[in-house]
Amino acid sequence: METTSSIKAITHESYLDLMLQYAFQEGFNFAVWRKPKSNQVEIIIDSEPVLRQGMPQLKELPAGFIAHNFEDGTSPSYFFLEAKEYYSLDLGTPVELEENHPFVENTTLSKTELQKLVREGIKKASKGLQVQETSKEDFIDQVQKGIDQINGGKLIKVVPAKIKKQELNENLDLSQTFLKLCESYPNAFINFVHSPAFGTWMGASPEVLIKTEGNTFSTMSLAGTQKAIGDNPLKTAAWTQKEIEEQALVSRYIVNSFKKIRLREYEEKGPKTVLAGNLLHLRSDFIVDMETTNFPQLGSTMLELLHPTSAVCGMPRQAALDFISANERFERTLFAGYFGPVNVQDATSVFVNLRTAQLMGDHAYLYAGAGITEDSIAEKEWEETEMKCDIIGRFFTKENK
Ligand SMILES: C=C(O[C@H]1C=CC=C(C(=O)O)[C@@H]1O)C(=O)O
Repeated sequence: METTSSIKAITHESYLDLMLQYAFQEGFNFAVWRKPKSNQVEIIIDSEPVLRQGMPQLKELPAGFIAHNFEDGTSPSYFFLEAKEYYSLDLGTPVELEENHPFVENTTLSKTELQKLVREGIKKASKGLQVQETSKEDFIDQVQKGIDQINGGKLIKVVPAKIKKQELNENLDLSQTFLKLCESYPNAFINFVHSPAFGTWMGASPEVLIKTEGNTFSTMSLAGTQKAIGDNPLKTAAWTQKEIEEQALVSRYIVNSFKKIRLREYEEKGPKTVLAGNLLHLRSDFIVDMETTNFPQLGSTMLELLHPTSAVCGMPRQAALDFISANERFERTLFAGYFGPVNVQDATSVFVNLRTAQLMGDHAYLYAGAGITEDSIAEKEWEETEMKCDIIGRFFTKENK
């Protein structure tokens, strides 16, 4: 006799609620994301520990989600959630859930019960983690030191960062927040990741580190920031020499990486003005045909050469890294690291983890950095990091705007 399971139509929010209930009740790791300009929310759930040793070889990895800290510890390692379970959800059509779907538990929790479960799960995953807000004085002092070192010839560019602590709305609904981020930032990589190994993060990244799809490889240089003002900011924005130079340095860094591996055939488009939330940046795109250039492993090679780019670290890279570890009073962990789906639906999209919040206990910790060049003004750089924090922070406030 044929058995058919009945199908229930539910909202996208209810689907994400069921997923959260499933993952937090079972104590699983998960990554939920929506790629830029896409209508698909994708989900990976993995029940295993996720820390792997060595450098990631993207082509050899199974389908999954990679997450790499800004800096390696004593030896190279990365987090990898294998796609033991993979689901996708089209935001343009209603969801139909079969009765025997893994997310369908015997008892569906009420919103209040779910929020309690999620809060407890997040608290547990951040146990032992200590994160402290950066004071304005500290940040300004760092920027000033950066400018001094640039003037002294030790550095060309450096990207100091800060942490801003913000109380979470006690009724914060993370399914709703994720969907609101998708709606508000169509050009961003919307992400929500959770594991006892790295905690809980939610964000809207504007920056691709590397992307491979079929034989096409691409990367971008993104830098320079100003507030989007007026009716048509993409057309009317004017850039100063400081910002043009700041972005050109990132492009030069990418071109130098191509040179290191003797890759001469690439297409460079831009720079053009792009919108990320209510901020504008300058962006150039670099595209390579991996087949005609005979670089089938270009994704892994460039990951190693590019990270951390001068959009999040500085130039020269080692001197900027040394500056950051000597002057920044916190570990960046996943902030300004890279993360994204690998070999999922035959594509790999790795983003820089920017415009992000680490959720811990009753607070969100917002991370933001600013590119410093010789023409920087410390107070302005502080304001820039405030605007960057607000892109994600305003979704977690008491009012949950
Ligand atoms: C370091 C960040 O942004 C980078 C990406 C775009 C523009 C940037 C800037 O104008 O400084 C940064 O290089 C951040 O958002 O925390």
